[in-house]
Amino acid sequence: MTFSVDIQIQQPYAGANPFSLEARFELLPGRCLGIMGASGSGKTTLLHAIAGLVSPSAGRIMSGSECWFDPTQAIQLPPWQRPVGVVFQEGRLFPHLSVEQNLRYGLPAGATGIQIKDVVEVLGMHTLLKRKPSQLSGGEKQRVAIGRALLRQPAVLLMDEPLSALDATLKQQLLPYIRQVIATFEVPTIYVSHLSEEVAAVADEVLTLTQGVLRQPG
Ligand SMILES: Nc1ncnc2c1ncn2[C@@H]1O[C@H](COP(=O)(O)OP(=O)(O)OP(=O)(O)O)[C@@H](O)[C@H]1O
Repeated sequence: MTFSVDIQIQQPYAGANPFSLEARFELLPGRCLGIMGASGSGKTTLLHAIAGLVSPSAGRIMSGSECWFDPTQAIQLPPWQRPVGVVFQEGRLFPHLSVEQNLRYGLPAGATGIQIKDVVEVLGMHTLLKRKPSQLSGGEKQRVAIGRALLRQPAVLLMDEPLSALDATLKQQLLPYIRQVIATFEVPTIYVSHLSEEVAAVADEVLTLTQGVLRQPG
């Protein structure tokens, strides 16, 4: 299913400095779009608009034939109706739950797609399942966070600087897992980072948000 975004966002934060952006791109299953841009250029705002946390002023967001946002048809799905998997800088795991319980938390009842055993396999988490987040390294926490995001059965996976809290060695260890996840589960993925080497290692295509515009050529 193609995931497509063609939106304008104007003044999303009431009372804040003037800020607007426009973004247009299409993303196929199993493909990863890297998004770069200076600090404050709007990368996170764009991800929030896709997740339904920020409201664009115009345009359209489509997941296959399903419309998530189109004000001309009065369509604006709330965040909880958008199947989006999100991975942040810090894993944001529930500290009182084990790894396995954290993973289960993401899994909708009766889900027939991606299963816990699949993400445990691809992300190499067999030995981690009984541990609490406090007993994990930063890289292990991020693997669990990626697994939990996948178990939501997302139509799109949003990764916002997922490696930036890790040191160089851990980054290098995690990158192959991320590539493997995208190849195995074929979820269209948007990967935000300000490091060009990191984006180049993961993404099939890289776009830069410059002066409020992010546009795929053609
Ligand atoms: N909650 C908010 N309230 C007011 N202004 C905000 C809010 N969040 C972001 N902004 C402003 O909107 C603009 C875009 O911010 P955004 O976080 O999307 O940029 P970014 O490219 O992700 O930055 P960074 O790389 O530093 O994370 C910035 O000018 C920022 O100051």
